[in-house]
Amino acid sequence: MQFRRLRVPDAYEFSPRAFPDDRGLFVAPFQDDVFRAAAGHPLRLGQANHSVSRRGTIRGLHFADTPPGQAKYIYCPRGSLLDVVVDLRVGSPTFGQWDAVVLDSREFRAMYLAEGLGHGFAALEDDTVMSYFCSEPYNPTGEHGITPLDPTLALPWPTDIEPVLSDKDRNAPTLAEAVDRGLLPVYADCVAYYDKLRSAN
Ligand SMILES: Cc1cn([C@H]2C[C@H](O)[C@@H](COP(=O)(O)OP(=O)(O)O[C@H]3O[C@@H](C)C(=O)[C@@H](O)[C@H]3O)O2)c(=O)[nH]c1=O
Repeated sequence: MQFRRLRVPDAYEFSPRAFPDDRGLFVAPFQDDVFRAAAGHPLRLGQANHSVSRRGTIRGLHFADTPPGQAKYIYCPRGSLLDVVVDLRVGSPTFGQWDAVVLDSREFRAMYLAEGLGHGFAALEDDTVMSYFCSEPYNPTGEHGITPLDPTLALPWPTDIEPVLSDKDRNAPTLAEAVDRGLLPVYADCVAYYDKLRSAN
């Protein structure tokens, strides 16, 4: 399995090999040795998540108070989606920068987003499944969002879909409003937390 650093630091893409045969297919979307080589520490597992989305659904952008934040290791076992990571860490040299990767059930690419990064995705097909491992359990009071349609971010959502959003995501603040409200993670806190995770291993 190969890994690649994304344009947003502390986010990675993983490309496992799939083994098709007469019975179907085998693939290992998460592999500990490659993950450690990328992130510099093991993946911690606080919760495993699975969501099903119809075409056009956009979920996000979500992020959690850091530390401890909620890092995510994501893949798509059915359908296809455009996964987007945004640097929401105040003080980051790449603040506001995003990257996007298509995850699907043909190549089984995976993404890792470290704590403090913003995450969202668009389902490109009906019945698209996102499976993801989270470093921490869900903390509803510590999870926040900004609107994925913020024109300042200009995220690369497909133009041929009718966006389907939750009320929560539709009514979420813009990036500028989130800055004003002091909602966003602080880059120095995130980096200190990554260093702590790396030095513990
Ligand atoms: C995420 C989550 C939701 N829920 C509940 C809350 C709510 O009633 C229902 C749906 O929640 P949401 O609308 O927040 O689900 P969703 O919009 O799918 O939220 C997810 O979006 C993507 C982009 C992420 O990055 C995830 O971390 C997560 O925030 O499920 C949990 O009980 N535990 C969880 O871990």
